[in-house]
Amino acid sequence: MTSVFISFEGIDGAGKSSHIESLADRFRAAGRAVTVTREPGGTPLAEKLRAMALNDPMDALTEALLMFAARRDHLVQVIAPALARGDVVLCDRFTDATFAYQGGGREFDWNVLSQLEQMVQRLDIELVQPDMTLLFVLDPRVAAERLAGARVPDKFESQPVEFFRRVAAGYDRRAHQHPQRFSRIDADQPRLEVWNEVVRAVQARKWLT
Ligand SMILES: Nc1ncnc2c1ncn2[C@@H]1O[C@H](COP(=O)(O)OP(=O)(O)OP(=O)(O)O)[C@@H](O)[C@H]1O
Ligand SMILES: Cc1cn([C@H]2C[C@H](O)[C@@H](COP(=O)(O)O)O2)c(=O)[nH]c1=O
Repeated sequence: MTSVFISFEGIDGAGKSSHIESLADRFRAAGRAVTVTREPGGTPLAEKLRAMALNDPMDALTEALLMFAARRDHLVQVIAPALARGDVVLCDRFTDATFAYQGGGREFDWNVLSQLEQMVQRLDIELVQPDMTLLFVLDPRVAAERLAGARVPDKFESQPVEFFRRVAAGYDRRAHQHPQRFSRIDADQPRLEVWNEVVRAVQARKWLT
């Protein structure tokens, strides 16, 4: 079977996580082997790097380097082997999050991030990228309301709405740079309608009927 690599992106609280397991179940019901994973994280080493990046104060370059170090380990240990097996890989965030959060939110140099992307995601001669990125779009104020009281906020979730406006602008910039890869999901709808949009986006690529 041909592998499929789908990433899920959006500002914190946009509602993407609720749909990843449901999509995994749809693919499994269609007979596909599915690897569900997340970034930063997905391997023991990358989960340790996640704990530092999400909790410890640090400058933007340090943060970006931790994200890319975690990504390299995750790519080599989990994503590349799963794609080689022909799995469907569903990943809760990938490199677009680095451009959005460190590039947009932290206003770190976009060109340096592009250089790191080229270095970290190259395996043999191929640059590994998702086949499709589902971008959950929600106003940062609504996302903050949804998150309020839902869980103890980490370093990113504690940022002000202005930070998330820059993150959203970072995602928009990435989506303009990769229009074929991105599918925008209107996350400001009841959960079932968001889910229906997710399924339609995947069906449009002919990966599900
Ligand atoms: N369509 C929806 N309408 C209202 N509330 C929602 C909707 N989808 C999710 N939520 C709620 O919003 C909160 C955030 O959802 P969720 O954790 O799925 O977001 P997320 O995008 O994965 O966030 P993060 O990236 O920070 O983990 C949760 O409390 C969830 O129950
Ligand atoms: C991959 C990646 C993630 N982040 C941020 C985005 C979120 O605030 C957290 C991850 O938490 P989630 O509940 O699992 O979504 O990390 C980032 O800043 N840069 C990245 O590359």
